[in-house]
Amino acid sequence: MAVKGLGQLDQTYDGSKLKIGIIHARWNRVIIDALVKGAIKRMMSLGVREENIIVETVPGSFELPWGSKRFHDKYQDLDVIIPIGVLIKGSTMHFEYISDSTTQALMKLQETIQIPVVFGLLTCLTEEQAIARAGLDEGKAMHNHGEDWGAAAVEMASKFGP
Ligand SMILES: O=Nc1c(NC[C@H](O)[C@H](O)[C@H](O)CO)[nH]c(=O)[nH]c1=O
Repeated sequence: MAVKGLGQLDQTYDGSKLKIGIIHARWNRVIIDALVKGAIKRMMSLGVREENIIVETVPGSFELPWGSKRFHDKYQDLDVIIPIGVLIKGSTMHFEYISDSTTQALMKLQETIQIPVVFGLLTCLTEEQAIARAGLDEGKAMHNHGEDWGAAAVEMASKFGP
């Protein structure tokens, strides 16, 4: 039995009328791409149409809050936004400053744009942690957190969307 992640949702959702924005950083791209794929796969399994999933990118995680704000300004009819980034701790404090500032900004962004913002930022101490959370650790846990973010997006947009 899968013990990690969000698991089954609390009810059945019809995602067919939802318009969902994914904005992702391009740092650690192999991991990012797996997370984005997982989110899209789970959202489509909940009825979201592929043509209603808009994908945009920014250079790095630090650009996610502003990029998400402008993304919402550009696509006024989004029901929810999933910013996705992968931060991996290096030998400096860069990781801590980006992780905290970006997290706080994404949380506050919901009040500004008045639609749910799903927290799709992986803040990992090692590359192995990031690989595992993108479901890329062959033969091990293989739990892709992107799938949880896709499910959370459908639930939040359905229950608490604009
Ligand atoms: O440094 N590590 C990372 C990183 N740095 C770049 C930063 O987000 C930003 O793009 C630049 O500072 C320019 O503003 N961005 C990530 O998404 N993951 C990392 O692991």
